[in-house]
Amino acid sequence: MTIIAPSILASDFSKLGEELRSIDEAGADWVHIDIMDNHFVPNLTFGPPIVSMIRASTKLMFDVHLMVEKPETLFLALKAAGADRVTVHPEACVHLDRTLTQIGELGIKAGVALNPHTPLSVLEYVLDKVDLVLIMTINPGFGGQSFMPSMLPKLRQLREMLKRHGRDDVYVQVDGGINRETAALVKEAGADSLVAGTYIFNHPNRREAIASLR
Ligand SMILES: O=C(CO)[C@H](O)[C@H](O)COP(=O)(O)O
Ligand SMILES: [Fe+2]
Repeated sequence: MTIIAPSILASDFSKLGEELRSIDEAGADWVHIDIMDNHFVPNLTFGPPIVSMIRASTKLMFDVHLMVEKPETLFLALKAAGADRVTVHPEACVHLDRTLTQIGELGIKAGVALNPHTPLSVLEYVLDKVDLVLIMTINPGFGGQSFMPSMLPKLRQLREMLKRHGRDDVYVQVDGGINRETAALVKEAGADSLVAGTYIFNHPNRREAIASLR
């Protein structure tokens, strides 16, 4: 079954706890948490203290998308805050293999997120260390952007690559511009974990929104 991970970037930050309970009740599978540092991406969100504060609001898995430089400086604090997976961008990691090893040694899951221009080949020698690959379907930094259809062939190629490596168990996640229409396209191309912010949080019925993506 397709995993639906609402991105709280599109939620009302003045009542984060309530927003988390709302998506939990609406049938979400994971909570997608975007951490941005205003260096790796031109936007700034929040850090581990806020993640820790909202941890009590839901038992759903915390899927943390780190859009920061030097991501390794945050791993310990994120683990303590209750993160279940940390997904890093290779564009921000000088030593991606070392970085993924550090996440694994903390006993949390590790993901790799690829910007639209980043080729799949960066995954070739690290696939054994990840449980998720995130194909960005926008340039990271902001919610509410338009889905890039040019990422559909990349998703298909990723599926072939995972098969070749005997890693069909790795989640193929997409993030950016996902709604009812684009969800159908990415699922057909091989995605099985869908992040959606604007579509879910702006929908008059969040349960219906999540069901329509699934
Ligand atoms: O990583 C992200 C942005 O960099 C977010 O997860 C993304 O913005 C999701 O929002 P939307 O569904 O509104 O496009
Ligand atoms: Fe994200």
